[in-house]
Amino acid sequence: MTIIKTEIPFSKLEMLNLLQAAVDQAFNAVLITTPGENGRGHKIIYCNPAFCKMTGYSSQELFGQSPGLLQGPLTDKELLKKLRITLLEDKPFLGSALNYRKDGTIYLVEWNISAVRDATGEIQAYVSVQQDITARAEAEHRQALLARALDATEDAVLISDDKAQILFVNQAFEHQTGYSSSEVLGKTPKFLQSGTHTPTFYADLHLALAQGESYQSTFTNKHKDGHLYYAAQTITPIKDENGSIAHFVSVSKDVSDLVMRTHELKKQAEHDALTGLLNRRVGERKLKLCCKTAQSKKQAYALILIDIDNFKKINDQFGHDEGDRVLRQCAKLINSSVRVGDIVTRWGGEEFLIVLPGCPLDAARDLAERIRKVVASQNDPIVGKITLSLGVGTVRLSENYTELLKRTDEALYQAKRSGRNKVVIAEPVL
Ligand SMILES: Nc1nc2c(ncn2[C@@H]2O[C@H](COP(=O)(O)OP(=O)(O)OP(=O)(O)O)[C@@H](O)[C@H]2O)c(=O)[nH]1
Repeated sequence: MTIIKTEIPFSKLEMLNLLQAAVDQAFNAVLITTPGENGRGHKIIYCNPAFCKMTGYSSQELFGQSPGLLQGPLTDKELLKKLRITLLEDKPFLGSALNYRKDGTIYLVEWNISAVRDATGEIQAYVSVQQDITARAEAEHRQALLARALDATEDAVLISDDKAQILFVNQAFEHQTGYSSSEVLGKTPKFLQSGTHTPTFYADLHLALAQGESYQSTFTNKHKDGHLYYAAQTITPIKDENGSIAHFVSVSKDVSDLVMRTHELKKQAEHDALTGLLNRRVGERKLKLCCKTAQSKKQAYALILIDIDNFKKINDQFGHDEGDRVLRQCAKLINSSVRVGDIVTRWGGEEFLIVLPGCPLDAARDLAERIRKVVASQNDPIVGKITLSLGVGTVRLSENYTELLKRTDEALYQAKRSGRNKVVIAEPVL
């Protein structure tokens, strides 16, 4: 059974000694002064070693002196007045002020001053527990400055812990994403995901960060109002003193305008302005690529070369604008007849090329026939019946795409020569 001792195990003298030792060894600086008169004339009667360490004075130098010894031009006079009034009002005082060490250097000190009374209630002394808070104040000032600087920057800044839980976002982040700081703190940035990135994108991101490297990419993010935007983003892991990743900092810039413009320019550079189909330059590139892939995988591919019949007559009879409309109409019908993965190009004036990766001859011929029929079946309200001539070619073993193109063009020529509105297969097929 445990016996709890309720008696104080020390005599009064022992207790006094213990208190003296406690104050002498206290971490905080302790100063005791005489009560003074009308809040003035206090004299130092005790200071502990922590106080001497803080001020640079020895206790002998301080005994009998006024605490004003530690004050100087930068000490807030108003605060000293407030201190005197507070003590005269019989209240404890808590405040901080700039004080001067023996060597003249300045420090910021926090005071906790209260009266010590005897049994009759008369003030015997004042005890001041003090702490040098210079470093803390500087750190707080630095932190506040950094927060202001981060808020002043135009880039969105997000700081998270190692679990990606958000600890800080700046004003630019709020502006960019539409979310306020209070809505996102403690969450992970998942709410920004647009669902447009592949799992590989995230795998690369996580791998780079886990290896302690920065990851830089253009993210497609989702704004709070639901619209998608592009953010050029750099995520950097921040390590602690032990070398472990403790935080992530993400800095991003909304580059939607730039990305849209680039997309638009790319589209313009790759597509024919009249029909919206790929232009010949891109068509050739894709044909080359298809040929290369087919050769390496030993796969078939086919070409259909299409030419509108008697197009010059349409232009001559109905005007160039009507000719343009017919071109657009044919392009639309051709484009809507092909499968996903087939490549339709405006190959020339009134000529179109379809590249059919992995397509055998029968299927290519059937498609050409379908296209011929669908165009021929239209009776245009202005120009009447429009027909197409089509050449179909399928690649021979180890044949280059230029040779196949030449044979397909000859087939098209045959279709024209044999009366138009026809599909002709390129010969010979081995
Ligand atoms: N409206 C319009 N006409 C174009 C465009 N590009 C080429 N052409 C015209 O298309 C016509 C093609 O004429 P030809 O090569 O003689 O061929 P065709 O009249 O279709 O005769 P066949 O091919 O033998 O059936 C030319 O008059 C070109 O000026 C275009 O973008 N818009």
